[in-house]
Amino acid sequence: MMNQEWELEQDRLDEVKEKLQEKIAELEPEVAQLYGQASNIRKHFWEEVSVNTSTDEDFEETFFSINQQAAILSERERTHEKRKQQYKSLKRLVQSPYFGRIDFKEDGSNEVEQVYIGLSSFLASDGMNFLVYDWRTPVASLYYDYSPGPATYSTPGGNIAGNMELKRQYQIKDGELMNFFDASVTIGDSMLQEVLGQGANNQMKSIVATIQKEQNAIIRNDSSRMLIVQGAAGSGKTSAALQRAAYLLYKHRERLTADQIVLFSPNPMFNSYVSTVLPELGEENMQQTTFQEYLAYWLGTTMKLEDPFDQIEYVLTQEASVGYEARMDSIRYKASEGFLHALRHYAVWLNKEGMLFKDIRFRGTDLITAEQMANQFYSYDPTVRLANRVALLQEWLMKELRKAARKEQQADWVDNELNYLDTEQYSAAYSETLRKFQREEELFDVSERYAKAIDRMNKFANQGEDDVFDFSEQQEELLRQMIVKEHFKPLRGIVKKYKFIDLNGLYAQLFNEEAFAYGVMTDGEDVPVNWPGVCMETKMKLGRQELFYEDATPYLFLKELIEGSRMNTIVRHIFVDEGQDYSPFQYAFLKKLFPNARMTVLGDFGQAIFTQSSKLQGGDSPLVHLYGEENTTLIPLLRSYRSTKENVEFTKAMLPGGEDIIPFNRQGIKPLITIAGSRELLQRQIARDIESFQADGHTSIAIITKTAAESNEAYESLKQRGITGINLVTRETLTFESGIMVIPAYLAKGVEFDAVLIYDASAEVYGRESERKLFYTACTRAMHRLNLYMTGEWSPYLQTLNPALYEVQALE
Ligand SMILES: Nc1ncnc2c1ncn2[C@@H]1O[C@H](COP(=O)(O)OP(=O)(O)OP(=O)(O)O)[C@@H](O)[C@H]1O
Repeated sequence: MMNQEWELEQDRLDEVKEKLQEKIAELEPEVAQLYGQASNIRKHFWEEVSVNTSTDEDFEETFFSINQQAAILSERERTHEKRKQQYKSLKRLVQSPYFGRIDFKEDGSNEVEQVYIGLSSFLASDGMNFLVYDWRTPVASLYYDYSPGPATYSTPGGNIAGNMELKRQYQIKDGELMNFFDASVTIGDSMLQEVLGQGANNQMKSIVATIQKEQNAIIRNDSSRMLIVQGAAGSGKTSAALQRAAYLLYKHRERLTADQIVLFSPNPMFNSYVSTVLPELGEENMQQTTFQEYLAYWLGTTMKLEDPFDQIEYVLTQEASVGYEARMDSIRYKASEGFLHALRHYAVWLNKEGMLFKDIRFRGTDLITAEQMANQFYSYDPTVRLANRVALLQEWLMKELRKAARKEQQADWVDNELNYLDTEQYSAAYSETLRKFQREEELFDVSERYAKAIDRMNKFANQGEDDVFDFSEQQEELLRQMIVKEHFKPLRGIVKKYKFIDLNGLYAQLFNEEAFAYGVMTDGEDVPVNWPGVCMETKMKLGRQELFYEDATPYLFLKELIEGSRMNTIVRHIFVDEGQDYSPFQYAFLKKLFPNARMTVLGDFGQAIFTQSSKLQGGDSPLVHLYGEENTTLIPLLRSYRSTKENVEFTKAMLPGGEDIIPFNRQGIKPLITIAGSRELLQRQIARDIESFQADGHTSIAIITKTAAESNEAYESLKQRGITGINLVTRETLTFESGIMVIPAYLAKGVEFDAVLIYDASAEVYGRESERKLFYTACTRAMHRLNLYMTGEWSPYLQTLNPALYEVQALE
C-alpha cells in the first residue's frame, strides 16, 4: 500500500515538475529582457510626509487623490515586476513544488479534492486546475487549522464546510521526494521536530511549511486596527510577523505593495537578520527601520541624540553615580502616559501664555524681537489651535521680513556692496540677477516692472531725448533688491524651519523646579518623586544641545504639537517587533505618523529590558488604549519553539508568570552551570567549551554579556586563548554574521544561536531584580545548548531554581 502511494506521489511530483519546466522555458526569453531594470521602491518613507495645518480629514483626502495618481503611474512598472516575480517563483517551485496536501470533501459534494500546498500557486495550462495552491489561499488555511475530520474555511463568498479526509506533509529537496507523512498516523509533528533540530542561521528562515494554528491566526488576521501578540520567547512572533506581511501582500496584491508595509526593528542588525524572509517567500521586502532612525531624521541635525543602547548601558553600569536615581525616575516618568497628557495640556496652556520665541537679528540688530512675535501670536483668535497659530505667525513673519527687506535696500551697506562692482561685474551681476529672478516666485512682480521699463524705453525711442528713461537706475534697484534678498535668505530659512520658536526653551520651561508651576502648565499633572533632580538633569543636557533617549520622543512630540503633525498616509501596515520596548509616547507617535495604517505589535513583557517598557496586555496596557479595546485584538502565544525542552523548563522557571509557557517537545541537554575558582579558570573553560561546541557541529555560538565593557573583556580573553574567528558585536554592527560572537544581551534581542554561553552569571553581575528580564532574554537566545559561568555567588534568579533543571560543575 505504502509503496503504491509512494509511486503515485512520485509520479505526480514528476508531472508537476515537468509542467513547471515547460512554463519556465516559455517565460525565459521575455524575462531575460526585463532583467536589469531596477525596481522602484521608496526608500525614505518619511520624506513623503507632510505638515498638517488643517483638519486631519482634509489632508487625508488630498493625499488619497495624490496616491491614486501615483498608483496609476506605477501600474506599468508593476506589470513588468510581476512577470519577473512569476518567473522567480516558478524557479523556486521546481526545487520544492509543495510541502503539504489535504484531501477535502465539501459538504453536499461527492468529490474529494486533492489540494497540494506550496510557496505559490501553479495552474495547469488549461488555466482551471490548481496543481499547487499558494499557502495563503483560503483553502490552504485548512492545512494549518485542522487535523483530519470536520473542517471549515472562510472565503470572501462565505464559509465552506466539509470533511478533511487526509493531511499529508512532504519533504522535497532539490526536486526529489525525500519523505512524506500523514498527520493521522504520525505522532507529534515530525516535520517541525526536524526543522527545529537544525542549526541556527545568520538569516531567519521562513516557516510556511510548519505554521502552527495559533500562528496562523496572527498571520491571517485582517480585521483589527491593532493586533497585539504577547508571545513567550521563541514562540515565533517575528516569524509570524514576516509570514503575515507575505500574507497581506498576497491577499491584497491589487492594492498593497511592499513599500506600504513598515517594520520597526530593535536595531539595524536585526534588520539584516530578517531581511531575507520575504524575498524567500517570493515577495519584495517591506521597509525596515528603527525608531531611532526616525528620531535622528527629524532631530539629528539640530540636537545630539543619545540612543537606546547608550541609555541602557547607563542604566546597567552607573548605579553608583550621582543623579542615578533621578535619571531612573526621569526615564520612567518621561515614558509614561501621564507625561503624554502633560504635554498635550501644555500645548493648550501655550495657547494662552508662555510661548517662547527667538529674536530674528540682522547685521547685529534686532529685526523682529521675540516680544513682538509673542504680541502678534497672542493677538490671534484664542480658539485657533496652537500649530495653526504658529502657521499664522509664520506668514506674518514672512511679511515682516519683506517689509524689512524693502527698507534695507537703501542702507549704506548695500551701497558699499554695489560700489565694489566694476562695470563688467556690474552688468554680469545684472544679467545673473535677472536670470535668478526669472526662476523665482517673485518673478511676477519684478518682471512686471521690467516690462514697464521696456515699455517706457520704447516710448523714449519715439519721443526723443527729453523723456530719457534712466535704465541704469532700474538696474541698480534690481541689484539692490537682489543683494538684500541674498542676505535675507538665512532669515527666511529661520522662519520656514520654525527656528524662531525657542523649542529648547519651551521644553525646558516644563522642567521648572516648582511642581506647582508644572501643574498649572499641564492641567494638574503630578510630578515624579525626584522632580528637582529630573529637572536639573533634563536642563543640563538640553543646555548642551543634547537629548537623552527618554527625552527625544517627547521633545519631538512637543515640536509637532507646535509645528503641526507630520504624517504618512501611504503606509498601510506597521509592524513593531519587540513591542514591549517602546514607550506609550512612541506608540502615540506612530499612530499619528501613520493615520492610515493598521498596527501589529509583537512583544514579550517577559523580555522588557528597558526602563520605559510598555505592557502589551491588560487594563493598564497603553497599547490597548491606543485604538480602543473594540479595535484591538490580542493573541497570546504560549508555546515556545526555539529552544529544547530542557532550556525552556530552565528559563521559564526564573520568570514570574513563566509557568504558562509550554515548551515544544524537543529533547536536549540540560543547561550547565560552571562555577570557576577564578576568572582565569572561567575564561579558560569558556574557550574549551566553544571548541567542544564547534566539534559537536554547532556553527552559531554566542558569548552573551551584560554590558559592552564585559563584551570587550570576554573578546580579548578569548582571542588571547587562541580562539579565532570571533566577532565582537557592538551597536554599530550592521549585519548579523554567523560563527562565534561576543554580544551584549540587549543587542541579542530577537536573534538566536545554536549555543549560548552566559559569560558571567554571578550575583555581582546579575543581582538586581530589574535585571532579571535581561538575564532571561540572554538565556532564551539558545536553541540547543546553554552554558552559564560564574566565579562568585550565584545570581539570585538561579539560586531559587529547582536543581533538577540544570547540571553543575565546579572547577578549582
Ligand atoms: N511554526 C514554526 N515552524 C518552524 N519553526 C518555527 C515555527 N515557529 C517558530 N519557529 C522557530 O522558532 C524560532 C523562534 O522564532 P521567532 O524568532 O520568530 O520567535 P520570537 O517569538 O520572535 O522570539 P523572541 O521573542 O525570543 O525573539 C525560530 O528559529 C523560528 O524559525
